[in-house]
Amino acid sequence: MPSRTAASDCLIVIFGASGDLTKRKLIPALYDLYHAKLLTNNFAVMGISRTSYSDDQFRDYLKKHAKQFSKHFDEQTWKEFAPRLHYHAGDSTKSEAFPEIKSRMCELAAEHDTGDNSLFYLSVAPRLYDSIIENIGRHDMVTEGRAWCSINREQQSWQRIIVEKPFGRDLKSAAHLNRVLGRVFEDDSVFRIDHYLGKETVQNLMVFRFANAIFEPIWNRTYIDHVQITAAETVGVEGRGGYYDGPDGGAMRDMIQSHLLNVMALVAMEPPVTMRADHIRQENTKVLTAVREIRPEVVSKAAVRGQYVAGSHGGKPAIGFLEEEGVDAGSRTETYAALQVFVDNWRWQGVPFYLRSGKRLPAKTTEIVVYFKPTPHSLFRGVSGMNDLTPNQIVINVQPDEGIRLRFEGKVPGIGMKIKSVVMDFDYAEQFQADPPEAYATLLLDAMRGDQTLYKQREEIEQAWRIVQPVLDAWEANRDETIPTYPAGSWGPPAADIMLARDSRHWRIP
Ligand SMILES: NC(=O)C1=CN([C@@H]2O[C@H](COP(=O)(O)OP(=O)(O)OC[C@H]3O[C@@H](n4cnc5c(N)ncnc54)[C@H](OP(=O)(O)O)[C@@H]3O)[C@@H](O)[C@H]2O)C=CC1
Ligand SMILES: O=C1O[C@H](COP(=O)(O)O)[C@@H](O)[C@H](O)[C@H]1O
Repeated sequence: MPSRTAASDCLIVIFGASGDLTKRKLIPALYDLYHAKLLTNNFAVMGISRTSYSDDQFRDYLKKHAKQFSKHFDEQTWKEFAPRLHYHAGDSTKSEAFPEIKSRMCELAAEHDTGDNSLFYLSVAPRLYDSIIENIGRHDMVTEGRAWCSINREQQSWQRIIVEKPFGRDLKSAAHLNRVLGRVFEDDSVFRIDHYLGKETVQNLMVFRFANAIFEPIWNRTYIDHVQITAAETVGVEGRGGYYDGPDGGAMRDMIQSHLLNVMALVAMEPPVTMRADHIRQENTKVLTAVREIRPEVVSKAAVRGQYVAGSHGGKPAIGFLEEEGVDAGSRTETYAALQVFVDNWRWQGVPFYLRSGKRLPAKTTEIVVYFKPTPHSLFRGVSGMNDLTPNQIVINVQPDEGIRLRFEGKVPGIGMKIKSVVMDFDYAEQFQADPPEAYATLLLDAMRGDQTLYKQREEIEQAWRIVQPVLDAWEANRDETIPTYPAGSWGPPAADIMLARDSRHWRIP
């Protein structure tokens, strides 16, 4: 697990600098790192996109958003931070643009004394990835050790790349992207981001499991009945209708293939040999590789999709997905997906993992719920006033209200025997008197430090696609079928409840 030491000197080159991710996440995260004194003095950002901005216009535009998206914004710190932000207008899919990009990078490297270390960030639509990566390679910008801006320093230089999700749109395109990256970058310079892995409580999962002696002995098929992982959002597609309704969108690709399977891997992994990135990533890959193939004949039982129709949100009417801007009037894109998977290994044989994610659900919450098996024998059955005992649960709240809650049975005070479920509560904010850092700040710092622990390995990504591919294929083959719907503000389509009811289980209402 990375300790949060300062970043190395470097120039961060963001392709897609005028876009949504840059203004809402990347720059506020870099500002937060600067504010926390976790960046060196020798760092700078060069933003690239086609929109025309001067450096000053770019800084003013980003400042507005940093005020909104950073919890630590203050004028004085921004004043010191802003001169490190630069902008270059150009079309990075065109090879002709690169000699200028390269010479501007060298000027900035000299001005801010960053050496030849460069961190490229692909914050553009995935269809642009190939040409940008090829241009970086073609223009000899990855030298791994050799100085390419002729800045003579004692230390070896590095060039790394962060690739945003979605990482491909299926198994074939993910493998293709891995090959394109492999032609230009060594694998230890490729940082495939999944911002869920930068969330504090997701990282705390490993500490919870492997820094405590009491949980690991019961973390297996003997004691655990099933696991539920939910990422519920109240928002709809928020101006991203074009992307979400396009070839890379839909809840199965957008959330389950990436975030939820990665979180599941951390819940199910074996203890790694050490906390080194390669050891942790090996164990994650093993879990995903052990996930049972979802054969075409079981897709209808193991997977559920749905699309929101008009309903309500926060007491106000909310439009349906088909009325959202950028969404095709006859779209079959799923805004909700649920999946049942089994991990075929000794620890987890027969234990279902249920994953679900949806937009326009009643609450914004991400949680992992571990349901334990009932006691082998109930001493209390038949005692007057007693219902069945509720099996124990561990609820890991990833966001918001980060924390861990253990639910167990307790005696209600008073004469006679009455039993009720009670909760033992670890609340992150209360315990540590601190807000967890933003995931992008953690992940950007790790990339600058060269720590890949919280980034995905190529095999993990390809395995995650292998798992969902039969479902995507079946849904694609049945494109003409009407997609089940759910009203905005409800917990998804009835089929999702039926999926669990078939196994005599039900979703936890967060
Ligand atoms: N926004 C989010 O919350 C999240 C986004 N992502 C991923 O991050 C990436 C970026 O997303 P987002 O910021 O939302 O997308 P946007 O559409 O908001 O931004 C895309 C950026 O790409 C630039 N661009 C487009 N064509 C070119 C070109 N030929 N040369 C140079 N720049 C170009 C655009 O600027 P211009 O038109 O000025 O050239 C713009 O800056 C995507 O892969 C997305 O899937 C992942 C998770 C969350
Ligand atoms: O990657 C994505 O994640 C967000 C949800 O992220 P969170 O940190 O707010 O839980 C989701 O809205 C978006 O569609 C998806 O692309």
